[in-house]
Amino acid sequence: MTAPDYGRAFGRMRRAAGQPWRDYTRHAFVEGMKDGSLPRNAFLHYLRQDYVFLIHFSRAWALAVVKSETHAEMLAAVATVNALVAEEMQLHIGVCEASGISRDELFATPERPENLAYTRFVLEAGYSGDLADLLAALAPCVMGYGEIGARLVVEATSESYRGWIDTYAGSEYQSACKAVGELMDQALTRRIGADFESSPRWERLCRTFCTATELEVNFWQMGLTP
Ligand SMILES: Cc1ncc(CN)c(N)n1
Repeated sequence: MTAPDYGRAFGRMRRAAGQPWRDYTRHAFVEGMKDGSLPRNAFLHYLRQDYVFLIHFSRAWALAVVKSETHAEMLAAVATVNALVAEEMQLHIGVCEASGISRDELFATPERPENLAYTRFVLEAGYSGDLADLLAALAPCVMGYGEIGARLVVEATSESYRGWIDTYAGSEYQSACKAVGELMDQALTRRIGADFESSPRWERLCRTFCTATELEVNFWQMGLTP
């Protein structure tokens, strides 16, 4: 199955990331959701950590509003903050409530170091850089799950994790991935130039993207060790 098209900058950074991208999108945790072999307690542990992750990740997208230079950039960043807080986190709240974990318990989940390392890396990329640096750190999260969802909705052989798969394969999440891909292309063109892959900044942006990808791999691994 060919991966969805989320724009030029993302496609090039994904290719440059190489094996870590494959390790992320084909991790044992992902394959366990595909065939239903992932233990439920590992999934719930992951989901609780991911709720905490999304709180900090929403803050990083709010920073993208701060780092915007045009109204169009602000609109795209605001839409993503809203999609995270108003839509994606509802999956976590709903699944946890159905499993007897209250909202208060969910919110009070102690943060694992793998989680902390990832979100603070993304925030730091934004604090110390411009919107292009921040988007390079944000993109693996947004588009990686889009790619995983699009594959698993076709390949899953079990119904156990259908709710999770449908959230990321669904049209709302897929549209968000495309919108972020367009934002990346426009933000890089505006700040670096149309030929952004030839600029001296390109290698560093790819390194940021690759580090965020490796932190995604660590996050799945953390999910397997409740
Ligand atoms: C760790 C992680 N990475 C990505 C996503 C998808 N927004 C997420 N919910 N959590």
